[in-house]
Amino acid sequence: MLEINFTDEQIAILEKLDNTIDSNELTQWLNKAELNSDELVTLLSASNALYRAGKPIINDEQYDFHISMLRSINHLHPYLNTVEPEVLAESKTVELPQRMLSTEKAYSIKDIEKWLKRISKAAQEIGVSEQDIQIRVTPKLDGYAAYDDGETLYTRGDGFRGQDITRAFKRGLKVAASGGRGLGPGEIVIKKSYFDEELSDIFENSRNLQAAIIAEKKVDENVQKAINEGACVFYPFALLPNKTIIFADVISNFDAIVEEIWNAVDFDIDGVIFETTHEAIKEYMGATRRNHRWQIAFKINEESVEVKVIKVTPQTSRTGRITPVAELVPTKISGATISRVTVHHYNMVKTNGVGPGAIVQIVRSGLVIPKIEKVLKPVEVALPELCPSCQTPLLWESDHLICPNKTDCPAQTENTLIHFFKILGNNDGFGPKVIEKLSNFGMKRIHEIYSIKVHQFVIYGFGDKTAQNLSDQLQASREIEVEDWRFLSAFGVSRLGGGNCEKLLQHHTLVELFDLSAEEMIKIDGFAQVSADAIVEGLANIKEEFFKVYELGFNLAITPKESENENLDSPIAGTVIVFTGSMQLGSRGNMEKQAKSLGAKVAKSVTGNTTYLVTGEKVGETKINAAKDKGVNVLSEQEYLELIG
Ligand SMILES: NC(=O)c1ccc[n+]([C@@H]2O[C@H](COP(=O)([O-])OP(=O)(O)OC[C@H]3O[C@@H](n4cnc5c(N)ncnc54)[C@H](O)[C@@H]3O)[C@@H](O)[C@H]2O)c1
Ligand SMILES: [Zn+2]
Repeated sequence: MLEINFTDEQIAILEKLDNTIDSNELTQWLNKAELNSDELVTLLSASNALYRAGKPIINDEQYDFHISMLRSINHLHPYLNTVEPEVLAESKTVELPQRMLSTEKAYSIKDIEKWLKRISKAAQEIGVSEQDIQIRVTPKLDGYAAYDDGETLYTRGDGFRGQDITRAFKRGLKVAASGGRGLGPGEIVIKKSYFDEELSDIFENSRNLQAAIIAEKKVDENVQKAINEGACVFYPFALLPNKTIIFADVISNFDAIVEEIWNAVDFDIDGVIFETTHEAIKEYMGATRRNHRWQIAFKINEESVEVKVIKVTPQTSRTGRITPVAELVPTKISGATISRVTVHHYNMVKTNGVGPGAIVQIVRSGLVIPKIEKVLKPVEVALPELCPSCQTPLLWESDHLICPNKTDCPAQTENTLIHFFKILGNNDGFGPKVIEKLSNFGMKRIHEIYSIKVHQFVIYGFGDKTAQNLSDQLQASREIEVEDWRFLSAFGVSRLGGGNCEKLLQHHTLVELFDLSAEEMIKIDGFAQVSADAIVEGLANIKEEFFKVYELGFNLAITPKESENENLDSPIAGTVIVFTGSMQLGSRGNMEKQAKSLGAKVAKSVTGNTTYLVTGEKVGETKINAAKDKGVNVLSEQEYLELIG
């Protein structure tokens, strides 16, 4: 059984993608032998979104495996004919000067041999002799793909149209272009040695930093420092160290070539690219919608190492669970040095003997967070008795040790505050550092933060400008609309992530929920006794604080009631709608909101349950036909607007 513990951040990303995607369902699917194409596509889209955000749940091999499953069910499936989007496709796109595609993957030398055969066959067909074919080998950078035509810097987008991110080169960020401007395709990357030394304590991996550079005008000060110091650059593929060899030598020297190129740059890489340089062959072989046929990426799977545990440090999380963190003798794996890894829970520490001196096997593949695969040499362990943050005696709750001091444990109150502002998501500034500072001045509750005045922020050591900004942000967080389910989930009650909050709010108002009994809750589809009991208890625990915050007046968008939806006098009530392409008559986000308020369910990918596919501009024929095949009504934006009147 593949266990995935979704973090709050991952759940928030899933919800942004499609709030009908459920993390429990994803875990089940990953463990099911057979999935239908709808399930596969949902799984793939969700994994892709998490991967692009730097928080992958599965490794590349698993992802590619599910791709191959989808291919075996329906090799014409539209998902296989697109390049997985790198950035959320909300903003405007522009045509790319040149197509930027994904790559075909090879996981074994056999796959490479097959690819070489195809090259050789193509060569034969156009009368090129094998001796004249050369193969160029380069490291496959694992950054963020972009294209620089000298004037504009583009994201890869869907491979045909990308986003203009030229501002990354300009005032503000000022990312340097290695080797100068106008060198074509490349990637935004961060030097590995720099990341390990300067950033690895702050960030899990470099992908989310690269994503921030692409998506935001202003980045974290540590990232800006990396840019200023030239550690974070746009690196064109044309300048990559490479090896160009004759066709016949690829297989005979394979391991040596891969090793040399794999270690040729000080950037994260996730493979080695093989491509023919013969222009006539390239032209003849061409490309699918997804990848060039004359190019292939060789990837290596999971790496594992044996490491000695120095000690296991307890850390108190937001919910009071004590997370065991194993501090390790620093060891290199997949190009990164790891010095700590979290263990699932203290029962695992106890039963598997993870303590000082234990030898564990760690695996890591690509950017997936390293994990303990096996305990090779267990030791006797002494379990912590007191909460490391508040010294309250710990209790067992199933597999976990927990700190029962919900109201005053500094670790719990601090993490709860951080969680609140992060999930609310309509404000900036209340990140871990600021919250830590405020906690040190005794702030424990959300409503207390809201009572801080500008001059008090100054007293707490913030500069005049920051103090004003923090105060403005608090104001903004109440003024900018946020869904009521998101607001509730920001309080961080266990089992009340966004998905469950929305389900509950489809039946009851926010205020009513606090008077709901477990019996009433289990009448709602999706709530079993155990979770209902936990939710009722969790709500009772936050009730007082919740209303103090609620009464501050937030701009909440009310979740439509399911019963209203059914009876709702709207032509789309009860239907399932997918919006795709770039919308011309309004932003996609607004259209989705409107559809929801008219009682429709909005989904991200077309399935057998979809009622309407509403298409903006630039939607491929294949996508439309696939939807029609499933019996989905395909509407243009105009037709849709007429439908809803
Ligand atoms: N683990 C996950 O959950 C997950 C999710 C989505 C995708 N993925 C991985 O990503 C792959 C698809 O992603 P993708 O399409 O972004 O990337 P890709 O692996 O197909 O690679 C294509 C990209 O490689 C880049 N590249 C880097 N170095 C290069 C070089 N030397 N020469 C030419 N191109 C070079 C190009 O920018 C190109 O856009 C999947 O097959 C999977 O392995 C994993
Ligand atoms: Zn505690």
